[in-house]
Parts: sequence; C-alpha cells; structure tokens
Amino acid sequence: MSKPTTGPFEKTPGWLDWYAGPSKPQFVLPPDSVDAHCHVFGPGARFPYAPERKYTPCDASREQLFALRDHLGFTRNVIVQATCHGADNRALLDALEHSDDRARGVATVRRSVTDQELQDMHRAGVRGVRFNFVKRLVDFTPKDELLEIAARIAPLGWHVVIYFEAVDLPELWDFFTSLPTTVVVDHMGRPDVSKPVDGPEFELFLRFMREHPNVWSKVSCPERLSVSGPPALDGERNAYRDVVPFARKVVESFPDRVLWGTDWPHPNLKNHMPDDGLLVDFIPHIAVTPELQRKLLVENPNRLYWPDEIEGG
Ligand SMILES: O=C(O)/C=C(\CC(=O)C(=O)O)C(=O)O
Repeated sequence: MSKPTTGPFEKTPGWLDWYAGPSKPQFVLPPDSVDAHCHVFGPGARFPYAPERKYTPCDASREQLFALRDHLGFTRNVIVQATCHGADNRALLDALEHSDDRARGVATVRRSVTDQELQDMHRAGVRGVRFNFVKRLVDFTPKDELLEIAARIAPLGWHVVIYFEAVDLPELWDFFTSLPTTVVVDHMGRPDVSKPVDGPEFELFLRFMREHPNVWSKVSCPERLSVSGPPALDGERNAYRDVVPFARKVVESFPDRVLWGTDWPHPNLKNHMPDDGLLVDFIPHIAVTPELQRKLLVENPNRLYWPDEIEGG
C-alpha cells in the first residue's frame, strides 16, 4: 500500500496516520468476506473536509482502501460516512462508483436532502444513513429531524446505523426503539470493557438486542475499546484480550445479526495505530467456529448489503 499523505489541510495535532505496510493475516478470511465498517477520507485536495468537522484526518483514499481490502483478503467493503465530511457524501459516492460494485455505503444526510439525491445515492450503492450521538464528534441534531429522515429512507429498504457511548443508551433507548428500520449499532455501543461483561451496563446493551430483533451490532473496534491491550502491533496475534469476552458474547448470542469491520483508517486513535493484518487475526478469538465466522464475515453483511444476490432475496 502507498504511504499516507495529507493534502492542503492541516491534520489535527497528534493525529496518528494509518499503518502503512500491514502484515498478512494468519487467519484466512472465508471467501466473499465483507469489511463492513471502514471509511474514506478525502483526499482533501479533491473532496474537502467539512467546515463543521471536529477533527482533520490524514487522507485515506479509495485506492488505498481497495488495496487494503485486497491485501487482507476481503472481497467487499461497506464504507461509512465519517463526521469529518459532515453531510457532504461526495468522497463516499466517488468510492462506491469506482468499486466495481464491490462496495456499499452508509451516508449522512440532513432533512434538506431531496428525494432525487436519495435515489442517486441508492443507485451508487448507499444502503443506510448514520446517526451519530458521540458528543466529541458531532453537534446535536433534533430527534424529530432524525425521525423524519428515518421515515424517508425506510421505503428505500435502507437501515439506520447508530453510534453512541454505553452510558448514553438509557437516555437514547426510546428513540432507538422507535426507529422503523433495521438498526445497526457501531462497535457494540462502545462498552467500557473495564467493567464486567455480565454487569448492568453491558447487560442493558444485550437486552436492547434481545428485545429488538431489528437491532444488529458491529463487533468491531477492539483497538478503540481496549484498555489493557496488548495492541495489534509487532506480530501480536492475540491482541485486545479485554475486548474478547464482550465481542464473543454478542457473536454467540446473536450470530445472525453481527458484522465486523476494520474501521480503517481508524480515526482519532490516540495511543497507537494497529497493524490491520493483526487486527484481522483478532476475528477468530471472537468468532470461534467456522460457522460463526461465515455468518459474521459473509452471510450477514451480504444479506444486509447485497440482498438481491441471495436466492429468494
Ligand atoms: O470510525 C469510527 O467508527 C469511530 C470514530 C470516528 C467516527 O465515527 C466519525 O468521525 O464519523 C471515532 O470514534 O472517533
């Protein structure tokens, strides 16, 4: 893979660039595996970062993303709009349009989006919108605006991706459970993994999934959630051990509603940048049988993002 660059923008101080030259995973991904959570950033010279952004990243182009996909052994990507591009989805759409139908997208839209724009996004491969509740990343959007958007994208067969911190789930519960679509949670609702896996905080998240069969979860981002590591660096193939019980619990409790993604290029990590090859080697620790691995990496994401290809779908 080529090396990270930055365009005309100045990166946020302390920004960690994505890892150039990741290792080859030891874990061989099953055929047709999908990296179901990743981003493109810019390049800023072509797709400027949004004025309202809370961070300025290092560029991460579609070519670099697709090179990583091939290097790791994935077949497809789900590219999620990141907040540094606000509701300007041009970089995302450009990536989808140049993916050979090997990528789908999750966009960010405002209530001002037109029906024509939604149709065009659908044609390009967008299949969902993301509602972000992480306060360091976005300004507050009123719930009535989000509900209006959800009602407009539901007839397209799209879903809603939600990103929030575990402590905020009680307050957001009624809103989340009123959404009319499939709801996909980013990174297991960001549990505090220094708390017990069978404690009340994570139990609330499990209850959220148990009681609401339309709720799915990405069991991604151990590098973001881990407190005690060890990091996926220097050949470590047993990384982020403190996250394993949480992700494994979700995979085993809801095998048909889980997704996994690299989260490349890993925005806003503060302490290290993982080697993405070693991150893939995290997967067999949380999906411990070939059947669970196939559901997580192949069947579930393809059912959600490429349903037309599934017989009878
Ligand atoms: O990439 C992620 O999933 C997580 C992010 C960034 C993000 O969501 C965004 O900018 O939209 C984070 O926790 O900073």
